[in-house]
Order: sequence, then C-alpha cells, then structure tokens
Amino acid sequence: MSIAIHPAVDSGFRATDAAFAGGTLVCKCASNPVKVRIKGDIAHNHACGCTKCWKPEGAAFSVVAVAPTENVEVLENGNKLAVVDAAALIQRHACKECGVHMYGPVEREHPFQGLSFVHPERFQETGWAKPGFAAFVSSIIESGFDPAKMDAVRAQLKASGIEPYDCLNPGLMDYIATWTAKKSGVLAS
Ligand SMILES: N[C@@H](CCC(=O)N[C@@H](CSCO)C(=O)NCC(=O)O)C(=O)O
Ligand SMILES: [Zn+2]
Ligand SMILES: [Zn+2]
Repeated sequence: MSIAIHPAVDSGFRATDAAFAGGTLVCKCASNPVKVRIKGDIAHNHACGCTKCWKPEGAAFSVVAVAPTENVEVLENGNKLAVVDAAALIQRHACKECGVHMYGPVEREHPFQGLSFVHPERFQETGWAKPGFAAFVSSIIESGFDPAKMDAVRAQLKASGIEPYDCLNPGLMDYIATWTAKKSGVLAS
C-alpha cells in the first residue's frame, strides 16, 4: 500500500509555470481567511519531514519553499496570526483558527536570514515549482511514523522523482557550510 507523502506529491505535480511570479496564500478558514501576498517567485521548494513544518491532514511530509521576507505582505486577517514557537529559528506565523502556517521568517543571524518559509499549496494560484527534493526524511519517525517503513518511504519518494535527504539537499548544506566558514574566517568572504 502506498504511503501518504503529501497530496501535491501523490497526485502528480502541477505543471511548473516558468512565468510564475507569486500570488496569494490563503489559510483554510471558511470565513475571514488569512491572506498573505508573495511578490515574485518562490525558491527551493521541497518536501519536509520535520515535526515543525505544517503538514496537511494525513500527510507524512509538508511541502515548503522560501521567498525573500521583503516580498511577503499580510493582506487580510493578520490579527488571526500567532507565532508557533518564538524560540525557533523559523518564526512560523500560524492561523490561530485553522492552524495553517502562513509564513515563517528567519530574522536572526543565519544563512537563511531574510528568507521566509511558505507552503505553496496554499497559493490560490497554480504554477509554482514542484518540490525538488525531500528534506529531514528520517524526522517523520519523530511524529510517530513506523521506522520499519522508512525504506518504502524513500523508495516512494525516489519513484516520484524526489531525492530523499535526512537533512537538507547538498546544495543548501554547502551554502550553509560556506556561510559558516566565511563567518569564522577559515574562508575568505
Ligand atoms: N528532527 C527535527 C528537525 C527540525 C529541523 O531542523 N527542521 C529544519 C527544516 S524546516 C524546513 O526545511 C529547520 O531548519 N528548522 C528550523 C526551525 O524549525 O526553526 C524535527 O523533526 O523536529
Ligand atoms: Zn485560518
Ligand atoms: Zn521542516
């Protein structure tokens, strides 16, 4: 039996529109939904198995991407937003009524400072890039997923064209390590 990875993965990807230029994220509330505008495209869209990212009902993974925080604007019902964990690196702003995480800026000094994490499935528009890889795959066990099924999860991700990693993908891990090496001075900045 197949595993519920995420609806955007399991039902086949929506076509990527090279001209996608952002749109409006809408939470799940039937009335007075929170709306957040993202100006411009998203980047690094990926499936994430960590316990902190918002996942739709029944999904083992979230689908999450980044956008420059300066391109994020709360349009409507921002009074319904609250930060999930103020101590976390990613300041996830969730709708207090439906629970959807609407945007998560990284504000502290970090390689991702200035970026906000968003869930593209909440765009009312289509055309956003498909998830390019799966991150924090082993972390789904921390949410109660059966460890004995991890081979099957990784095989299913690969069959969907999504390479599984237990942290981030090599490109982002190299980016983080380069930032750290420049900060410590072992690499010239
Ligand atoms: N095993 C932990 C991992 C949590 C974690 O480190 N998550 C990553 C990825 S989130 C999107 O890619 C992270 O950067 N977290 C920072 C934060 O959450 O503030 C678990 O599953 O909880
Ligand atoms: Zn809501
Ligand atoms: Zn995550």
